[in-house]
Amino acid sequence: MSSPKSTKPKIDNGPGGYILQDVPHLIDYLPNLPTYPNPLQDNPAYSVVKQYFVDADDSVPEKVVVHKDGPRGIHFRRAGPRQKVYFESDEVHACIVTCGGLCPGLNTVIREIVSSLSYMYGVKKILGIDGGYRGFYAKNTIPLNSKVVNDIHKRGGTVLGTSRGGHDTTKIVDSIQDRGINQVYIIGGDGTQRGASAIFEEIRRRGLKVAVVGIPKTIDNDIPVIDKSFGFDTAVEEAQRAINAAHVEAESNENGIGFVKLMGRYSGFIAMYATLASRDVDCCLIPESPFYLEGEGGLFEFIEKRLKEGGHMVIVLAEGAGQDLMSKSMESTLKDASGNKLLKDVGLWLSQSIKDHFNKNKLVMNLKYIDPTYMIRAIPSNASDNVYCTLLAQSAVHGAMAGYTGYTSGLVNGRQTYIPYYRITETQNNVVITDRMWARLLSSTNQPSFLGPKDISEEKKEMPETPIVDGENCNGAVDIPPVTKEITQ
Ligand SMILES: Nc1ncnc2c1ncn2[C@@H]1O[C@H](COP(=O)(O)OP(=O)(O)OP(=O)(O)O)[C@@H](O)[C@H]1O
Ligand SMILES: O=P(O)(O)OC[C@H]1O[C@](O)(CO)[C@@H](O)[C@@H]1O
Ligand SMILES: [Mg+2]
Repeated sequence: MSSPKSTKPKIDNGPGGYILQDVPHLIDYLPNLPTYPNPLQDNPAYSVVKQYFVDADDSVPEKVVVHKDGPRGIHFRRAGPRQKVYFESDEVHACIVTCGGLCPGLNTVIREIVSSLSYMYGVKKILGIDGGYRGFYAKNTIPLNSKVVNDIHKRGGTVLGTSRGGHDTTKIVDSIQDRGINQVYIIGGDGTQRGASAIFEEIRRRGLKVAVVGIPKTIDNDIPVIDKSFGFDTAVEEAQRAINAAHVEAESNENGIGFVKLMGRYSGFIAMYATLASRDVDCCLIPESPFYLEGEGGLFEFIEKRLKEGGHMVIVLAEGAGQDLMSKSMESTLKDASGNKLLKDVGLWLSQSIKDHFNKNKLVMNLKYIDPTYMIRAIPSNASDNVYCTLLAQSAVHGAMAGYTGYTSGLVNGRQTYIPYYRITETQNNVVITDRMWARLLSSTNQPSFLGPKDISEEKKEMPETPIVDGENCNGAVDIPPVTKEITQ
Protein backbone atom coordinates (compact mmCIF):
# COMPACT_ATOMS: atom_id res chain seq x y z
CA MET A 1 0.00 0.00 0.00
CA SER A 2 1.72 3.22 -1.03
CA SER A 3 0.56 6.43 0.62
CA PRO A 4 1.18 9.65 -1.32
CA LYS A 5 1.33 12.87 0.69
CA SER A 6 -2.19 13.95 1.72
CA THR A 7 -3.77 17.00 0.14
CA LYS A 8 -4.09 19.92 2.58
CA PRO A 9 -7.68 20.24 3.90
CA LYS A 10 -9.69 22.95 2.10
CA ILE A 11 -11.06 25.18 4.83
CA ASP A 12 -13.06 28.33 4.18
CA ASN A 13 -13.62 30.63 7.17
CA GLY A 14 -16.58 33.01 7.08
CA PRO A 15 -18.11 35.57 9.46
CA GLY A 16 -19.50 34.57 12.85
CA GLY A 17 -17.22 31.56 13.22
CA TYR A 18 -18.50 29.91 10.03
CA ILE A 19 -16.19 27.15 8.81
CA LEU A 20 -16.63 25.27 5.53
CA GLN A 21 -14.73 21.97 5.48
CA ASP A 22 -14.74 21.80 1.73
CA VAL A 23 -13.98 18.95 -0.63
CA PRO A 24 -11.41 18.97 -3.45
CA HIS A 25 -12.38 19.88 -7.02
CA LEU A 26 -10.74 18.83 -10.28
CA ILE A 27 -9.87 22.46 -11.04
CA ASP A 28 -7.71 22.56 -7.88
CA TYR A 29 -5.05 20.77 -9.95
CA LEU A 30 -6.43 21.05 -13.50
CA PRO A 31 -7.36 24.76 -13.60
CA ASN A 32 -8.28 25.06 -17.28
CA LEU A 33 -10.97 22.41 -17.56
CA PRO A 34 -13.93 23.40 -19.76
CA THR A 35 -17.48 23.36 -18.38
CA TYR A 36 -20.77 22.38 -20.01
CA PRO A 37 -24.43 23.14 -19.24
CA ASN A 38 -25.98 20.46 -17.02
CA PRO A 39 -28.08 18.19 -19.28
CA LEU A 40 -30.67 18.01 -16.49
CA GLN A 41 -31.86 21.47 -17.46
CA ASP A 42 -33.62 19.83 -20.45
CA ASN A 43 -34.97 16.88 -18.45
CA PRO A 44 -38.81 17.13 -18.37
CA ALA A 45 -39.02 15.37 -14.98
CA TYR A 46 -36.98 18.09 -13.27
CA SER A 47 -38.18 21.11 -15.23
CA VAL A 48 -41.09 21.56 -12.79
CA VAL A 49 -38.78 21.96 -9.78
CA LYS A 50 -38.56 25.66 -8.92
CA GLN A 51 -34.90 25.77 -7.98
CA TYR A 52 -33.45 22.46 -9.03
CA PHE A 53 -29.78 23.38 -9.15
CA VAL A 54 -27.97 23.76 -5.87
CA ASP A 55 -26.49 27.18 -5.21
CA ALA A 56 -22.69 27.09 -5.16
CA ASP A 57 -22.68 28.69 -1.70
CA ASP A 58 -25.11 26.28 -0.04
CA SER A 59 -23.70 24.40 2.92
CA VAL A 60 -25.05 22.24 5.73
CA PRO A 61 -24.10 22.70 9.41
CA GLU A 62 -22.56 19.75 11.21
CA LYS A 63 -24.30 20.71 14.46
CA VAL A 64 -27.86 21.96 14.38
CA VAL A 65 -28.04 22.82 18.08
CA VAL A 66 -26.21 26.05 18.79
CA HIS A 67 -25.92 28.54 21.63
CA LYS A 68 -27.31 32.04 21.03
CA ASP A 69 -23.87 33.66 21.01
CA GLY A 70 -21.91 30.64 19.90
CA PRO A 71 -19.94 30.35 16.65
CA ARG A 72 -21.74 29.11 13.53
CA GLY A 73 -19.39 26.15 13.41
CA ILE A 74 -18.39 23.53 10.86
CA HIS A 75 -20.32 23.16 7.59
CA PHE A 76 -20.17 20.77 4.66
CA ARG A 77 -20.83 21.48 1.00
CA ARG A 78 -24.44 20.73 0.12
CA ALA A 79 -24.82 17.89 -2.37
CA GLY A 80 -26.91 18.10 -5.52
CA PRO A 81 -26.88 19.00 -9.20
CA ARG A 82 -24.93 22.07 -10.33
CA GLN A 83 -25.73 24.35 -13.25
CA LYS A 84 -22.39 23.59 -14.91
CA VAL A 85 -20.77 20.17 -15.25
CA TYR A 86 -17.17 19.25 -15.97
CA PHE A 87 -17.86 16.14 -18.04
CA GLU A 88 -19.69 15.73 -21.32
CA SER A 89 -22.04 12.74 -21.29
CA ASP A 90 -20.20 10.70 -23.89
CA GLU A 91 -16.85 11.49 -22.28
CA VAL A 92 -17.75 9.79 -18.98
CA HIS A 93 -16.36 6.33 -18.31
CA ALA A 94 -17.48 5.37 -14.81
CA CYS A 95 -16.76 2.38 -12.61
CA ILE A 96 -18.31 1.09 -9.39
CA VAL A 97 -16.67 -1.10 -6.73
CA THR A 98 -17.95 -2.55 -3.44
CA CYS A 99 -15.52 -3.47 -0.63
CA GLY A 100 -15.61 -4.77 2.97
CA GLY A 101 -18.47 -6.66 4.64
CA LEU A 102 -21.96 -7.00 3.23
CA CYS A 103 -24.74 -4.60 4.13
CA PRO A 104 -28.40 -4.35 3.05
CA GLY A 105 -28.74 -1.77 0.27
CA LEU A 106 -25.47 -2.33 -1.61
CA ASN A 107 -27.32 -3.42 -4.73
CA THR A 108 -29.70 -0.46 -4.49
CA VAL A 109 -26.76 1.96 -4.41
CA ILE A 110 -25.17 0.22 -7.43
CA ARG A 111 -28.51 0.31 -9.28
CA GLU A 112 -29.09 3.98 -8.54
CA ILE A 113 -25.57 5.08 -9.52
CA VAL A 114 -26.09 3.35 -12.87
CA SER A 115 -29.61 4.83 -13.26
CA SER A 116 -28.50 8.36 -12.32
CA LEU A 117 -25.57 8.25 -14.71
CA SER A 118 -27.65 6.91 -17.58
CA TYR A 119 -31.03 8.58 -17.13
CA MET A 120 -29.92 11.93 -15.73
CA TYR A 121 -26.62 12.44 -17.52
CA GLY A 122 -26.87 10.19 -20.59
CA VAL A 123 -23.74 8.22 -19.65
CA LYS A 124 -23.26 4.96 -21.56
CA LYS A 125 -19.92 3.59 -20.36
CA ILE A 126 -20.21 2.11 -16.84
CA LEU A 127 -18.13 -0.77 -15.51
CA GLY A 128 -18.54 -2.89 -12.40
CA ILE A 129 -15.28 -3.89 -10.71
CA ASP A 130 -15.48 -7.53 -9.69
CA GLY A 131 -14.75 -8.49 -6.07
CA GLY A 132 -13.55 -5.34 -4.31
CA TYR A 133 -10.29 -3.41 -4.71
CA ARG A 134 -8.27 -6.33 -6.03
CA GLY A 135 -10.76 -6.61 -8.91
CA PHE A 136 -9.20 -3.50 -10.47
CA TYR A 137 -6.06 -5.42 -11.36
CA ALA A 138 -6.83 -9.10 -10.87
CA LYS A 139 -10.22 -9.69 -12.49
CA ASN A 140 -12.34 -8.91 -15.50
CA THR A 141 -14.83 -6.05 -15.33
CA ILE A 142 -18.61 -6.33 -15.52
CA PRO A 143 -20.38 -4.04 -18.04
CA LEU A 144 -23.32 -2.27 -16.36
CA ASN A 145 -26.38 -0.57 -17.79
CA SER A 146 -29.88 0.18 -16.54
CA LYS A 147 -31.20 -3.12 -17.92
CA VAL A 148 -28.54 -5.22 -16.16
CA VAL A 149 -29.23 -3.57 -12.79
CA ASN A 150 -33.00 -3.31 -13.13
CA ASP A 151 -33.99 -5.86 -10.44
CA ILE A 152 -30.89 -6.06 -8.31
CA HIS A 153 -32.27 -3.93 -5.47
CA LYS A 154 -34.56 -6.82 -4.57
CA ARG A 155 -31.57 -8.99 -3.74
CA GLY A 156 -29.23 -8.99 -0.76
CA GLY A 157 -25.44 -8.86 -1.05
CA THR A 158 -23.64 -7.13 -3.91
CA VAL A 159 -23.86 -8.23 -7.54
CA LEU A 160 -20.30 -6.97 -7.97
CA GLY A 161 -18.86 -9.13 -5.20
CA THR A 162 -16.70 -7.78 -2.39
CA SER A 163 -13.47 -8.57 -0.57
CA ARG A 164 -11.11 -7.49 2.16
CA GLY A 165 -7.44 -6.67 1.60
CA GLY A 166 -5.87 -6.34 -1.84
CA HIS A 167 -5.62 -2.55 -1.86
CA ASP A 168 -2.60 -1.77 -4.00
CA THR A 169 -2.84 1.94 -4.81
CA THR A 170 -0.40 1.91 -7.72
CA LYS A 171 -1.95 -1.10 -9.41
CA ILE A 172 -5.46 0.26 -8.91
CA VAL A 173 -4.64 3.69 -10.35
CA ASP A 174 -2.71 2.08 -13.23
CA SER A 175 -5.84 0.10 -14.03
CA ILE A 176 -8.02 3.23 -13.84
CA GLN A 177 -5.62 5.08 -16.13
CA ASP A 178 -5.19 2.19 -18.60
CA ARG A 179 -8.93 1.68 -18.96
CA GLY A 180 -9.59 5.39 -19.40
CA ILE A 181 -11.93 5.49 -16.39
CA ASN A 182 -12.71 9.05 -15.24
CA GLN A 183 -15.33 8.57 -12.49
CA VAL A 184 -14.72 6.05 -9.70
CA TYR A 185 -17.57 5.22 -7.28
CA ILE A 186 -16.34 3.36 -4.21
CA ILE A 187 -18.89 1.85 -1.81
CA GLY A 188 -17.56 0.65 1.54
CA GLY A 189 -16.82 1.23 5.20
CA ASP A 190 -14.06 3.08 7.03
CA GLY A 191 -11.28 0.93 5.55
CA THR A 192 -12.69 1.35 2.06
CA GLN A 193 -12.87 5.14 2.46
CA ARG A 194 -9.20 5.14 3.55
CA GLY A 195 -8.45 3.22 0.39
CA ALA A 196 -10.51 5.72 -1.65
CA SER A 197 -8.52 8.57 -0.13
CA ALA A 198 -5.22 6.91 -1.16
CA ILE A 199 -6.56 6.43 -4.71
CA PHE A 200 -7.63 10.09 -4.87
CA GLU A 201 -4.19 11.27 -3.69
CA GLU A 202 -2.41 9.17 -6.33
CA ILE A 203 -4.79 10.33 -9.09
CA ARG A 204 -4.18 13.92 -8.11
CA ARG A 205 -0.42 13.34 -8.03
CA ARG A 206 -0.61 11.98 -11.57
CA GLY A 207 -2.77 14.97 -12.62
CA LEU A 208 -5.60 12.81 -14.01
CA LYS A 209 -9.09 14.10 -14.75
CA VAL A 210 -10.72 11.42 -12.61
CA ALA A 211 -13.35 12.06 -9.92
CA VAL A 212 -13.07 9.72 -6.91
CA VAL A 213 -16.27 9.39 -4.89
CA GLY A 214 -16.95 7.39 -1.74
CA ILE A 215 -20.34 6.14 -0.59
CA PRO A 216 -20.25 5.16 3.10
CA LYS A 217 -21.37 1.62 3.92
CA THR A 218 -21.32 -0.02 7.33
CA ILE A 219 -23.85 -2.18 9.04
CA ASP A 220 -22.20 -1.29 12.38
CA ASN A 221 -23.01 2.41 11.86
CA ASP A 222 -19.45 3.18 12.94
CA ILE A 223 -18.77 5.91 10.35
CA PRO A 224 -18.63 9.36 11.95
CA VAL A 225 -20.29 12.63 10.83
CA ILE A 226 -23.18 11.05 8.89
CA ASP A 227 -26.64 10.69 10.44
CA LYS A 228 -26.64 6.95 9.94
CA SER A 229 -25.42 4.45 7.40
CA PHE A 230 -27.67 2.84 4.79
CA GLY A 231 -28.87 -0.65 5.67
CA PHE A 232 -28.85 0.15 9.37
CA ASP A 233 -32.64 0.44 9.65
CA THR A 234 -33.04 -2.82 7.75
CA ALA A 235 -30.58 -4.54 10.09
CA VAL A 236 -32.38 -3.29 13.19
CA GLU A 237 -35.71 -4.44 11.75
CA GLU A 238 -34.37 -7.90 10.91
CA ALA A 239 -32.82 -8.20 14.37
CA GLN A 240 -36.36 -7.98 15.78
CA ARG A 241 -37.11 -11.41 14.34
CA ALA A 242 -34.25 -12.96 16.28
CA ILE A 243 -35.21 -11.10 19.45
CA ASN A 244 -38.84 -12.20 19.09
CA ALA A 245 -37.74 -15.82 18.69
CA ALA A 246 -35.49 -15.49 21.74
CA HIS A 247 -38.41 -14.07 23.72
CA VAL A 248 -40.77 -16.88 22.69
CA GLU A 249 -38.18 -19.51 23.66
CA ALA A 250 -37.44 -17.79 26.96
CA GLU A 251 -41.12 -17.39 27.90
CA SER A 252 -41.88 -21.02 27.17
CA ASN A 253 -39.19 -22.52 29.40
CA GLU A 254 -38.61 -22.56 33.14
CA ASN A 255 -36.14 -19.81 33.91
CA GLY A 256 -35.70 -19.33 30.18
CA ILE A 257 -32.99 -17.06 28.83
CA GLY A 258 -33.12 -16.00 25.18
CA PHE A 259 -29.66 -14.90 24.18
CA VAL A 260 -29.10 -13.04 20.86
CA LYS A 261 -25.74 -12.04 19.40
CA LEU A 262 -25.76 -9.14 16.92
CA MET A 263 -23.02 -7.48 14.86
CA GLY A 264 -21.02 -4.51 16.07
CA ARG A 265 -17.26 -4.83 16.46
CA TYR A 266 -16.57 -1.55 18.20
CA SER A 267 -19.95 0.21 17.99
CA GLY A 268 -23.07 -1.22 19.60
CA PHE A 269 -25.66 0.71 17.57
CA ILE A 270 -27.49 -2.31 16.12
CA ALA A 271 -27.80 -3.89 19.58
CA MET A 272 -28.89 -0.60 21.17
CA TYR A 273 -31.54 0.26 18.56
CA ALA A 274 -32.78 -3.33 18.28
CA THR A 275 -33.21 -3.34 22.07
CA LEU A 276 -34.98 0.01 22.14
CA ALA A 277 -37.28 -1.08 19.32
CA SER A 278 -38.16 -4.46 20.81
CA ARG A 279 -39.06 -3.70 24.46
CA ASP A 280 -38.70 -7.44 25.19
CA VAL A 281 -35.01 -7.15 26.00
CA ASP A 282 -33.90 -7.25 29.65
CA CYS A 283 -30.22 -6.62 29.10
CA CYS A 284 -28.20 -5.15 26.24
CA LEU A 285 -24.42 -5.48 26.24
CA ILE A 286 -22.31 -3.37 23.87
CA PRO A 287 -18.56 -2.79 23.36
CA GLU A 288 -18.73 0.80 24.66
CA SER A 289 -20.17 -0.22 28.03
CA PRO A 290 -17.85 -2.42 30.09
CA PHE A 291 -19.49 -4.98 32.35
CA TYR A 292 -18.46 -7.71 34.77
CA LEU A 293 -19.92 -11.08 35.64
CA GLU A 294 -19.35 -12.00 39.27
CA GLY A 295 -20.29 -10.35 42.54
CA GLU A 296 -22.47 -7.50 43.62
CA GLY A 297 -23.85 -5.47 40.71
CA GLY A 298 -22.49 -8.01 38.20
CA LEU A 299 -24.28 -9.65 35.29
CA PHE A 300 -24.89 -13.01 37.04
CA GLU A 301 -26.55 -11.31 40.00
CA PHE A 302 -28.79 -9.33 37.61
CA ILE A 303 -29.78 -12.46 35.67
CA GLU A 304 -30.70 -14.30 38.87
CA LYS A 305 -32.78 -11.33 40.03
CA ARG A 306 -34.59 -10.95 36.70
CA LEU A 307 -35.39 -14.68 36.50
CA LYS A 308 -36.69 -14.62 40.06
CA GLU A 309 -38.95 -11.65 39.27
CA GLY A 310 -40.20 -12.62 35.80
CA GLY A 311 -39.31 -16.26 35.21
CA HIS A 312 -37.57 -15.49 31.93
CA MET A 313 -35.35 -12.88 30.25
CA VAL A 314 -33.81 -11.80 26.94
CA ILE A 315 -30.18 -10.73 26.56
CA VAL A 316 -28.84 -8.95 23.47
CA LEU A 317 -25.09 -8.88 22.99
CA ALA A 318 -23.01 -7.01 20.38
CA GLU A 319 -20.12 -9.12 19.09
CA GLY A 320 -17.49 -6.67 20.36
CA ALA A 321 -18.87 -6.50 23.92
CA GLY A 322 -17.02 -8.08 26.82
CA GLN A 323 -14.00 -9.09 24.73
CA ASP A 324 -11.78 -8.09 27.65
CA LEU A 325 -13.51 -10.60 29.91
CA MET A 326 -12.42 -13.65 27.95
CA SER A 327 -9.26 -15.22 29.29
CA LYS A 328 -5.93 -14.24 27.77
CA SER A 329 -5.63 -17.72 26.26
CA MET A 330 -8.77 -17.03 24.25
CA GLU A 331 -7.57 -13.63 23.05
CA SER A 332 -7.19 -13.46 19.30
CA THR A 333 -4.17 -12.01 17.59
CA LEU A 334 -5.51 -12.96 14.20
CA LYS A 335 -6.46 -10.33 11.65
CA ASP A 336 -8.55 -10.43 8.50
CA ALA A 337 -7.08 -9.61 5.08
CA SER A 338 -7.70 -5.88 5.66
CA GLY A 339 -5.91 -5.88 9.01
CA ASN A 340 -9.06 -5.78 11.16
CA LYS A 341 -8.64 -7.75 14.38
CA LEU A 342 -10.69 -10.94 14.33
CA LEU A 343 -12.82 -11.08 17.45
CA LYS A 344 -13.39 -14.18 19.55
CA ASP A 345 -16.96 -15.44 19.75
CA VAL A 346 -18.09 -13.72 22.93
CA GLY A 347 -21.63 -15.02 22.40
CA LEU A 348 -20.69 -18.67 22.77
CA TRP A 349 -18.29 -17.89 25.59
CA LEU A 350 -20.78 -15.81 27.59
CA SER A 351 -23.70 -18.20 27.13
CA GLN A 352 -21.45 -21.04 28.37
CA SER A 353 -20.30 -18.92 31.32
CA ILE A 354 -23.93 -18.25 32.30
CA LYS A 355 -24.72 -21.96 32.07
CA ASP A 356 -21.65 -22.82 34.18
CA HIS A 357 -22.65 -20.28 36.81
CA PHE A 358 -26.17 -21.71 37.14
CA ASN A 359 -24.89 -25.31 37.18
CA LYS A 360 -22.37 -24.48 39.87
CA ASN A 361 -25.07 -22.92 42.03
CA LYS A 362 -27.51 -25.73 41.25
CA LEU A 363 -30.07 -23.34 39.82
CA VAL A 364 -32.46 -24.32 37.04
CA MET A 365 -32.06 -22.34 33.83
CA ASN A 366 -32.73 -22.89 30.12
CA LEU A 367 -30.61 -20.81 27.76
CA LYS A 368 -31.24 -20.65 24.02
CA TYR A 369 -28.48 -19.00 21.99
CA ILE A 370 -29.34 -17.35 18.66
CA ASP A 371 -26.66 -15.93 16.32
CA PRO A 372 -28.45 -14.27 13.38
CA THR A 373 -25.51 -12.01 12.45
CA TYR A 374 -24.95 -13.01 8.81
CA MET A 375 -28.70 -13.43 8.21
CA ILE A 376 -29.19 -9.78 9.18
CA ARG A 377 -26.46 -8.58 6.82
CA ALA A 378 -27.48 -10.62 3.82
CA ILE A 379 -31.04 -9.41 3.25
CA PRO A 380 -32.22 -6.76 0.76
CA SER A 381 -32.77 -3.26 2.12
CA ASN A 382 -36.20 -2.22 3.36
CA ALA A 383 -38.30 0.57 1.84
CA SER A 384 -36.83 3.47 3.79
CA ASP A 385 -33.24 2.29 3.21
CA ASN A 386 -34.03 1.98 -0.50
CA VAL A 387 -35.02 5.65 -0.63
CA TYR A 388 -31.94 6.57 1.39
CA CYS A 389 -29.66 4.58 -0.97
CA THR A 390 -31.25 6.33 -3.95
CA LEU A 391 -30.54 9.79 -2.55
CA LEU A 392 -26.97 8.85 -1.66
CA ALA A 393 -26.29 7.48 -5.12
CA GLN A 394 -27.84 10.46 -6.90
CA SER A 395 -25.84 12.90 -4.76
CA ALA A 396 -22.64 11.00 -5.44
CA VAL A 397 -23.22 11.24 -9.21
CA HIS A 398 -24.19 14.95 -9.18
CA GLY A 399 -20.95 15.73 -7.31
CA ALA A 400 -18.70 13.86 -9.73
CA MET A 401 -20.41 15.43 -12.75
CA ALA A 402 -19.88 18.85 -11.14
CA GLY A 403 -16.14 18.13 -10.88
CA TYR A 404 -15.92 17.50 -7.14
CA THR A 405 -13.60 14.68 -6.13
CA GLY A 406 -12.00 13.14 -3.04
CA TYR A 407 -15.23 13.13 -1.05
CA THR A 408 -17.74 10.89 0.62
CA SER A 409 -21.38 11.51 -0.10
CA GLY A 410 -23.31 11.49 3.17
CA LEU A 411 -26.43 12.55 5.00
CA VAL A 412 -25.81 15.24 7.66
CA ASN A 413 -28.75 16.50 9.65
CA GLY A 414 -31.12 15.20 7.03
CA ARG A 415 -29.37 16.85 4.08
CA GLN A 416 -27.14 15.29 1.48
CA THR A 417 -23.57 16.62 1.68
CA TYR A 418 -20.04 16.12 0.37
CA ILE A 419 -17.65 15.32 3.22
CA PRO A 420 -13.84 15.36 2.91
CA TYR A 421 -12.29 11.92 3.45
CA TYR A 422 -10.27 12.95 6.49
CA ARG A 423 -13.47 13.63 8.46
CA ILE A 424 -14.77 10.14 7.69
CA THR A 425 -11.56 8.28 8.46
CA GLU A 426 -10.10 10.17 11.44
CA THR A 427 -12.56 8.88 14.06
CA GLN A 428 -15.15 6.21 14.66
CA ASN A 429 -18.80 6.62 15.54
CA ASN A 430 -19.54 5.03 18.91
CA VAL A 431 -22.45 4.88 21.31
CA VAL A 432 -21.85 7.54 23.98
CA ILE A 433 -22.82 5.83 27.20
CA THR A 434 -23.12 9.09 29.10
CA ASP A 435 -25.56 10.41 26.49
CA ARG A 436 -29.34 10.35 26.68
CA MET A 437 -29.92 7.54 24.20
CA TRP A 438 -28.04 5.01 26.32
CA ALA A 439 -29.87 6.35 29.38
CA ARG A 440 -33.15 5.68 27.56
CA LEU A 441 -32.02 2.14 26.95
CA LEU A 442 -31.02 1.64 30.58
CA SER A 443 -34.38 2.94 31.70
CA SER A 444 -36.25 0.71 29.25
CA THR A 445 -34.44 -2.51 30.21
CA ASN A 446 -33.84 -1.49 33.81
CA GLN A 447 -30.47 -3.23 33.64
CA PRO A 448 -27.52 -2.07 35.75
CA SER A 449 -25.24 0.46 34.04
CA PHE A 450 -22.22 -1.47 35.39
CA LEU A 451 -20.62 1.96 35.86
CA GLY A 452 -19.33 3.31 39.14
CA PRO A 453 -19.39 7.07 39.89
CA LYS A 454 -15.67 7.14 38.98
CA ASP A 455 -16.33 5.74 35.49
CA ILE A 456 -19.01 8.37 34.88
CA SER A 457 -16.78 11.26 35.93
CA GLU A 458 -13.95 9.85 33.74
CA GLU A 459 -16.32 9.79 30.75
CA LYS A 460 -17.51 13.32 31.45
CA LYS A 461 -13.96 14.64 31.73
CA GLU A 462 -13.48 13.83 28.06
CA MET A 463 -16.36 16.04 27.00
CA PRO A 464 -15.92 19.72 26.09
CA GLU A 465 -16.74 22.26 28.81
CA THR A 466 -19.88 23.58 27.14
CA PRO A 467 -20.89 20.68 25.02
CA ILE A 468 -23.28 21.04 22.14
CA VAL A 469 -24.05 17.50 21.20
CA ASP A 470 -26.61 16.74 18.54
CA GLY A 471 -26.96 13.29 19.97
CA GLU A 472 -25.96 9.93 18.68
CA ASN A 473 -26.21 9.16 15.04
CA CYS A 474 -29.26 7.40 13.65
CA ASN A 475 -31.22 10.37 14.85
CA GLY A 476 -33.05 10.78 11.65
CA ALA A 477 -33.46 12.99 8.71
CA VAL A 478 -35.56 15.49 6.89
CA ASP A 479 -35.03 13.99 3.46
CA ILE A 480 -35.84 10.41 4.38
CA PRO A 481 -38.95 9.21 6.15
CA PRO A 482 -39.93 8.08 8.70
CA VAL A 483 -37.70 9.08 11.60
CA THR A 484 -37.72 11.78 14.23
CA LYS A 485 -34.92 14.04 15.32
CA GLU A 486 -33.75 13.64 18.90
CA ILE A 487 -31.83 16.33 20.70
CA THR A 488 -29.74 14.92 23.51
CA GLN A 489 -28.08 17.81 25.23
N1 LIG B 1 -5.64 2.33 5.45
C1 LIG B 1 -6.01 1.78 4.29
N2 LIG B 1 -5.46 2.20 3.13
C2 LIG B 1 -5.83 1.66 1.94
N3 LIG B 1 -6.77 0.69 1.83
C3 LIG B 1 -7.36 0.24 2.93
C4 LIG B 1 -7.02 0.75 4.22
N4 LIG B 1 -7.77 0.11 5.14
C5 LIG B 1 -8.54 -0.77 4.46
N5 LIG B 1 -8.30 -0.69 3.14
C6 LIG B 1 -8.92 -1.50 2.08
O1 LIG B 1 -10.33 -1.25 2.06
C7 LIG B 1 -11.05 -2.45 1.80
C8 LIG B 1 -12.13 -2.66 2.83
O2 LIG B 1 -11.60 -2.53 4.16
P1 LIG B 1 -12.24 -3.33 5.39
O3 LIG B 1 -12.15 -4.80 5.11
O4 LIG B 1 -11.61 -2.84 6.62
O5 LIG B 1 -13.78 -3.01 5.33
P2 LIG B 1 -14.56 -1.66 5.54
O6 LIG B 1 -14.56 -0.88 4.31
O7 LIG B 1 -14.03 -0.98 6.77
O8 LIG B 1 -16.02 -2.18 5.76
P3 LIG B 1 -16.64 -2.87 7.08
O9 LIG B 1 -15.90 -2.39 8.27
O10 LIG B 1 -18.03 -2.44 7.10
O11 LIG B 1 -16.49 -4.32 6.87
C9 LIG B 1 -10.03 -3.57 1.76
O12 LIG B 1 -9.84 -3.96 0.42
C10 LIG B 1 -8.79 -2.97 2.38
O13 LIG B 1 -7.59 -3.48 1.80
O1 LIG C 1 -16.92 -12.10 8.48
P1 LIG C 1 -16.68 -10.88 7.69
O2 LIG C 1 -17.41 -10.84 6.40
O3 LIG C 1 -15.23 -10.59 7.47
O4 LIG C 1 -17.26 -9.64 8.46
C1 LIG C 1 -17.63 -9.59 9.79
C2 LIG C 1 -17.59 -8.17 10.27
O5 LIG C 1 -18.13 -7.29 9.32
C3 LIG C 1 -19.04 -6.39 9.92
O6 LIG C 1 -20.34 -6.81 9.58
C4 LIG C 1 -18.79 -4.99 9.40
O7 LIG C 1 -19.00 -4.99 8.02
C5 LIG C 1 -18.80 -6.53 11.41
O8 LIG C 1 -19.93 -6.26 12.18
C6 LIG C 1 -18.36 -7.96 11.51
O9 LIG C 1 -17.51 -8.17 12.60
MG1 LIG D 1 -14.43 -1.21 8.88
